[in-house]
Parts: sequence; structure tokens; C-alpha cells
Amino acid sequence: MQMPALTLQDYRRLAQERMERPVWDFFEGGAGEEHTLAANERAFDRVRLRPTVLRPAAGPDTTCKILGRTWAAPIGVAPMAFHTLAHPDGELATVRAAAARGLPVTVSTFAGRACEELAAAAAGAPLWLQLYCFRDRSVTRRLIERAERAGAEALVLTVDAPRLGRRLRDVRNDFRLPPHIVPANLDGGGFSSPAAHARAELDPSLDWSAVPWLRSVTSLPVLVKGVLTAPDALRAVEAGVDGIIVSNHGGRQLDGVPATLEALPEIAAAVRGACPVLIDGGIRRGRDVLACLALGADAALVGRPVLHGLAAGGEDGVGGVLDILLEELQDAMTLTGTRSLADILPDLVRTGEPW
Ligand SMILES: Cc1cc2nc3c(=O)[nH]c(=O)nc-3n(C[C@H](O)[C@H](O)[C@H](O)COP(=O)(O)O)c2cc1C
Ligand SMILES: CCCCC(=O)C(=O)O
Repeated sequence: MQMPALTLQDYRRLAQERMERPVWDFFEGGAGEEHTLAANERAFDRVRLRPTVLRPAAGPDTTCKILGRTWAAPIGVAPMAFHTLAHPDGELATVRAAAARGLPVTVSTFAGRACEELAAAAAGAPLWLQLYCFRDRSVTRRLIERAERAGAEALVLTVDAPRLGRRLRDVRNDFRLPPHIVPANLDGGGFSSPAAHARAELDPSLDWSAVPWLRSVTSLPVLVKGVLTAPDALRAVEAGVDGIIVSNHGGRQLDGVPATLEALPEIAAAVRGACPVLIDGGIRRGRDVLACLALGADAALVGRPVLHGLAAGGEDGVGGVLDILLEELQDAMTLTGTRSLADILPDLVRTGEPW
């Protein structure tokens, strides 16, 4: 009998056994030498939690409020292209699993399932749409209109991708999508090489005027994803964004940028509560979420582990991954004497040598 998966690392192994090498490399890989990719996870190995004892916190309250909506925990699913590569149900399974747990999903511009069916599956849980801006803005505008009509609640503009990073695994594998894997919410073709498609179609001249442009075409809240410094966070606040996602795209864009957990404190200090600050990159345990919140984030998004769950077992696999994170978060809160997220203060964390 196979042992049950108890950690996200267990799900990672299960997924790797099931996936073909080029697809695995597309999911797992990063840019360049993958230093930033590795640093994202390693940053959490430097975290030392400082418990407060004899402050009973059993059954801690993990709920949080983001953009006026209550999440069951400060955990969401980061936008990732083509969940259908991991499992035929694709984003439908992901959204069902997350929504059943009261957690939000940000759907990628390159989602493999239609946003209408995803919104129906979300059944009231928050669903956000991630945006790439195309050279042809009417493509982006049509996508926004479609998602807005379907019930998307916020737009996440990815700002770290004027071009796609140099992902050497994909170059070596000459990675192509199988013909049946296509973005369900975009028209046209030419999608088989994500790198070539991005180079041809995404707008490399995107600048801060994108935010007022988005405001002119939608009334949805706008977040920017991919901010790594305090000055850019301040520019984002000045541009009037509704939220900032501290992200290095899971180490897939520029190798050599810092781990997101390292970038977080300066950004949180600069933003000073002007808008929600979210983070993604390397979150693999419930206690990692606690560390993000202690260092100034309002919530944390999880990327690759969700694809691992999906590959390992569809909706049940994603549910398994999210349940582990939720249980580990509750465990860490109880054992640090953290009754609710309001108890999570910077003093909860010190930095030490990597384990
Ligand atoms: C396979 C894959 C596809 C991704 N696709 C997108 C995307 O379409 N849009 C986007 O903004 N970010 C995309 N990302 C980046 C994630 O949103 C997120 O920043 C990153 O994966 C978080 O790090 P983690 O995987 O270490 O949790 C993708 C990441 C992966 C692994
Ligand atoms: C054109 C697909 C881009 C997806 C993406 O953002 C990623 O793979 O990181």
C-alpha cells in the first residue's frame, strides 16, 4: 500500500513519478542557473519562530479579509498557465478544490479551461484573473470583459514579464505544448511554444500607464504582481493599485533577483498598509505562511505545489495539498500561541542559518 502524502514534498514526488520529463521541467524550472528559484525555498529555512507559551490558541482563527472578502486562511493559488498539462480537468479541479475550502484562485491568462465554467465552479469563492498585456490591447480587453462577465472579482497584472525569462530547461528540451493544450480564454493560435508565443504577442513596452488604462476598461480592483523593491511598491501605490504581489515569478524570470521572503520587509515597510501586500514563491509549509505574515504580508499564494497535487490526483490531489497547508498553519499557530492573524507580529520571527 502506498503511504499517504503527508507533506507537500510527498506530493512533489508523486507528481514527478507521473509526469513526462519536458512537462516536469516546464513546471519546475526557473530562469538561468536557477539560483533565485532555489533561494525562494531556502529563505524559509532561515526562519526561526518564537513561540509565546501558555497562551492557549487551540482552534486558531485563520480567516482573513482581502479586498472586502473573507478567505478561510491567508492562502491562495498563484496564477499558473495550463493546469491541463498536469491533469485533464485542469483549472476546474483546482478551483473546485480551493473553493470547497474557502480559498481563492487566480486564473492565468493562459488557463486551459474557460473562465465561465471556472466561475461557476468557484461557487462564491473569490476568483481572480491574471493578466498579461498583449501588444494588441483589444485581446487583453476582450479577456477582461469575458472574465468580468463571468464573475471574476479582481485583475492581477503581471509586471515582471516584458519578455519571458531564459528558462534553459525549456530551451534544451525545445519544449512544445501538446496540440490539445491551448489557452481556453484566448482566440487564435501559435501557442505551441510558450516562449515564442510570449515573445511575439506580449507587450514589451508595458509601463505604469497600464494601470490607468485598466481603470478605463474595468471597474474591478487591480493588483500588480512581480514587485521586488520598495521604490516600485511606492510607484504602484501612487498609480492607485488595489494590491501588490511580491513575486519573482517563482524564479522563472530573472535569475539573480532576491528570494521573495527577503524582498518582503522593505516592501511592507514602504506600503505601510496603503493596500494589501501578498507574496508568492517557495511557500511549501503552513509555517511558511506564518513567516510571510510576520514579515508584513497579508496573504501568501502557492504555485507549483498545486500543480503537484493536480498531477498526483486531480481535484482530490489539490485538496490534499491545501489541507496539508491549512493543517500545518493551524498547528504552527496553536504551538506559537497565535490565536488569530492579528497576533502575528514581526517579533514572531528571527533569522538564522539555513537548517
Ligand atoms: C508552470 C508555471 C506557470 C506559470 N504561469 C504563470 C502565468 O501564466 N502568469 C503569471 O503571472 N505567473 C505565472 N507563474 C508564476 C506563479 O504565479 C508564481 O509567481 C510562482 O509559481 C510562485 O512560486 P512557487 O511556484 O514557488 O510557489 C507560473 C509558474 C509556474 C510554475
Ligand atoms: C506564455 C505562457 C507564460 C506562462 C508563464 O508565465 C510561465 O510559464 O511562467
